[in-house]
Amino acid sequence: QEPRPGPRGGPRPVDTPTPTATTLPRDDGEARILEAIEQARQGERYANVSEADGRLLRQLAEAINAQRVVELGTSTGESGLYFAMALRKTGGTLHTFDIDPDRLAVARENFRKAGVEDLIVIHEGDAHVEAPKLDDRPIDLLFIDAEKEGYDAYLRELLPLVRPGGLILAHNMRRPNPNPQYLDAITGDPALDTTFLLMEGAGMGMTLKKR
Ligand SMILES: C[S@@+](CC[C@H](N)C(=O)[O-])C[C@H]1O[C@@H](n2cnc3c(N)ncnc32)[C@H](O)[C@@H]1O
Repeated sequence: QEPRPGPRGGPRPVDTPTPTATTLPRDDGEARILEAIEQARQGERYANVSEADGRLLRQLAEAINAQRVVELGTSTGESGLYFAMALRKTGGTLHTFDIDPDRLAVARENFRKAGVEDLIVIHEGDAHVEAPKLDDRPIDLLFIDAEKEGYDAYLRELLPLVRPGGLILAHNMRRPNPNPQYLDAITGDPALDTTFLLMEGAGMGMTLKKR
């Protein structure tokens, strides 16, 4: 069969494979965190972010020089380890929330192994109750990755604390099914601007709180 002609009748461009990249450690501290992530990934997984999602979290947190990152859904701490790679450079802190004490015990151990426990404050309990108790210092980056039904409520509860120019990242915008009220909230508000990233995987919503 003849190949179909490309645009303007010329030859069709050949699809090239999607390039891939990985994080190369720049110093011993980063190597130690990457090693802890690698070890955690060998064990049982608890709905943790993929490597690509985790690298995006680190890149965005470091790029905006985040001082305060708030994470809803610590699980065993893999996403927290990616944030830690950024925060050891920005001088910031991660406040991470989870309701499950067993997962938090594993997260604590992972943070200790990575040598980043001083960068992370763990809050145990229902994040709808605990996160609004944070003092009113501005949040540079809010990462929503707890129960999917709660996403829109988390946004209502914490958006006032996100600084203008700050980011709200939301995991699982493709699978499992995203919360429709959350999607409406981040795409229907003129004060926000949203892009969906890494949608070939679980999918990440990146929302800017406009200045
Ligand atoms: C998808 S996992 C988080 C994965 C983690 N961010 C990572 O990538 O390593 C979701 C977590 O949300 C927690 N969770 C569910 N409902 C919660 C609630 N109401 N408050 C706090 N945590 C909750 C669960 O215990 C679970 O560990």
